[in-house]
Amino acid sequence: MADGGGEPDQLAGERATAQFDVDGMKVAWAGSRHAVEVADRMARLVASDPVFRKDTRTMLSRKELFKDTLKKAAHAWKRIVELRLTEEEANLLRLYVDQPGYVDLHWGMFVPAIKGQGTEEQQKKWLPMAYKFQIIGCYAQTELGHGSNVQGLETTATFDPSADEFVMHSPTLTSSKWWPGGLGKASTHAVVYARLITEGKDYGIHGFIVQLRSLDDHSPLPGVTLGDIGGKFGSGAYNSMDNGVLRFDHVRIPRDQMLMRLSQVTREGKYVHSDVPKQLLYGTMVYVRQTIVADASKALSRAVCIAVRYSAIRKQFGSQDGGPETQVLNYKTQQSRLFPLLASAYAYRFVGQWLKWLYTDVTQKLEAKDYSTLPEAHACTAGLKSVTTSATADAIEECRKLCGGHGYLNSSGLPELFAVYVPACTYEGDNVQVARFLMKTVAQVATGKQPVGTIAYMGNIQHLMQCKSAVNTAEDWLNPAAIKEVFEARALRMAVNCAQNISKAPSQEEGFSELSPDLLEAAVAHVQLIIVTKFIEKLQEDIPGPGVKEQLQKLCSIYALHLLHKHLGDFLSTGCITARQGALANELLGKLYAQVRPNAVALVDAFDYTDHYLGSVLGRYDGDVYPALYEEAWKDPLNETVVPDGYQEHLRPLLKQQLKLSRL
Ligand SMILES: CCCCCCCCCCCCCCCCCCCCCC(=O)SCCNC(=O)CCNC(=O)[C@H](O)C(C)(C)COP(=O)(O)OP(=O)(O)OC[C@H]1O[C@@H](n2cnc3c(N)ncnc32)[C@H](O)[C@@H]1OP(=O)(O)O
Ligand SMILES: Cc1cc2nc3c(=O)[nH]c(=O)nc-3n(C[C@H](O)[C@H](O)[C@H](O)COP(=O)(O)OP(=O)(O)OC[C@H]3O[C@@H](n4cnc5c(N)ncnc54)[C@H](O)[C@@H]3O)c2cc1C
Repeated sequence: MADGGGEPDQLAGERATAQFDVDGMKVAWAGSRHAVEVADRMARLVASDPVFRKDTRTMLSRKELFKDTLKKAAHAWKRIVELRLTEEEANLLRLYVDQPGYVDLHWGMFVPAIKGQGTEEQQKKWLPMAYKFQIIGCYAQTELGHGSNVQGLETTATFDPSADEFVMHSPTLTSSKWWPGGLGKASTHAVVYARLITEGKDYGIHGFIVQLRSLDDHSPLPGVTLGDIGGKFGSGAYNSMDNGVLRFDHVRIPRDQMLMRLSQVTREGKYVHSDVPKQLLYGTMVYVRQTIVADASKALSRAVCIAVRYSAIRKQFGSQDGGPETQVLNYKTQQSRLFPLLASAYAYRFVGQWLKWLYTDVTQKLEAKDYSTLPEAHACTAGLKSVTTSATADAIEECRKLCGGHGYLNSSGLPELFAVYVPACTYEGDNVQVARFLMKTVAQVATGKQPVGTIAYMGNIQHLMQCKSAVNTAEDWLNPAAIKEVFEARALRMAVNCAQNISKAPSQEEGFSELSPDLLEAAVAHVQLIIVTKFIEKLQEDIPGPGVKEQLQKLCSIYALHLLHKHLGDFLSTGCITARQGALANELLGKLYAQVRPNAVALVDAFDYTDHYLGSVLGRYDGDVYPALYEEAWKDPLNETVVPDGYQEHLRPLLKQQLKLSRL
């Protein structure tokens, strides 16, 4: 999809060497032909609308940026209503607008919290208003003093039976809500997480719908203190979001604004817990974590698209006899740093698609009161969220380095992409909850219970604890079964080692605490196995289009083998492979990079990104990088005047003084 102007396509030669059908790859990437068509339509709609321009975003002040975000959000909503867009289309429109704002928390957390934790009656009351934007909501959980430790939150909701109301209060400075997106300036309402106190007893954290601002003039309601928490990392970037602070001074809300699907407080103040597991309180986080995994592939593929296209354009050094200079993409080092990231973008895309399926499946089961798959869904979403976000943040920075000096310019798009992406590593938790789940599974396997789903491989414990890889030549690593076996063996052996060491500790809790770094590594091994497995399973599907499956097979091998190379210590120390087999994997990687090289530009074209969405002069579809870089520089506010502001006050006196000194 090109919208880069009428320049000759400098990447045409690269595109001509592709050995596969790019349209077929677009379908594999998007998930279906329909998904390609909708994404294409929404991307063009956004790119052609002047309100959605973002090329000067990094030069705006915080206030201007925030106002611009309000404008874009209101305009997006207007277009959604006018064009009667479906939910799928609206989500894509939001993606391509590419500017974080209050709408993300409204749709991504406020609405899902009410859906997941509200009773039918509460949903009927609040959701229609939220769907029409008659109210704007956010998700107010984290406080100044506690983020990861949700049970440590201090805000209180004390039931007053005489008035049939809860009293919301912030008893300490550290109980101030701190970070919620959309809270600072935009939201009229919030789902607030607070300690429920009734009949003098603290029942722990529960969700409450609280109105914060007047629906007439947007001023904070009595007893409510509200504000923005201040500027954040990077120019532009996440500063479009009004992450906020909130304090309550004995603010009263009706009893029926406690979200009561999980537990209720009766008119008399009795606390009643229903048969729904209490962990459903964390359900909104499970939902949003699966969207964050899907977003990882989007951010990573953008960075990779920029770096691949620019590496094909950029030339440095030439042959000794004065022949043409070398495209930096032809350097083996560039390939060995870039192609694993290209492969990771595809890997995260497919695991994200699978995770969406898993989430939908769990949701359907929950509706039928089947809670059996909830722990696995929690472990998968938390684990995949943690692993994919940190790898993606590292990868964006790597892509910036791969673009040399020009990658450091805002106009490359990479600094802002990094700054806007990097909080994804922090929000929604950076801990890998999957470790506890793994330890439980190991214990269950020891009692003969057969695990299912993503941990089914642990049931094959007899084989996996003692197997030796049969790989004998580099090409043997092309066999998915060979790869799967060593990833399974590594993950299982690391988990079993942890379990054995924990059992030697004085108590399980002490063991967990002492071994937490090892547990984290075991969790990462398990999550990487899931990503590798889902990529392999994707390749077992019917994938139409000449050459498409073959390219994906190469990318799958690259993804798995680069992980093997990177974590060779794990594979060797657990005895899953020999040093020679590790060397063979590396040998094959080099061959695979050479095979991917002629397809690299076409593989990033398959992401189907407009120049508007990429927002990068280096990643332009037409490859016409240098005129664009040159032109972009002149747009900087510093270039509005030839002689800079400040010359008269600060430069001229200095220069004149130097002149006087030199005459002495
Ligand atoms: C323009 C118009 C357009 C309209 C169009 C539409 C446009 C639409 C656009 C919208 C697109 C959307 C975009 C979104 C953007 C995202 C932005 C994100 C912003 C970020 C939001 C946030 O940042 S929001 C705060 C997140 N804050 C955390 O993330 C805390 C982490 N902290 C933990 O997560 C703790 O760690 C934790 C587990 C609580 C400890 O819980 P705890 O104290 O109870 O402790 P334990 O660990 O003991 O857990 C006890 C047992 O519960 C088990 N369990 C734990 N959690 C479980 C769970 N979830 N499900 C099941 N089971 C669970 C566990 O496995 C144990 O199980 P067992 O007992 O069997 O072992
Ligand atoms: C941009 C952004 C947007 C956000 N949006 C929202 C929002 O809309 N709503 C909302 O409620 N919150 C929001 N948050 C808050 C976010 O969810 C928290 O920042 C996050 O959960 C981490 O909590 P924390 O900041 O308290 O870090 P801490 O928990 O203090 O973590 C600090 C360090 O300690 C480590 N650590 C903590 N506990 C443990 C442990 N048990 N074992 C080992 N290490 C540990 C962490 O890994 C980390 O390295 C947002 C945050 C950001 C940055």
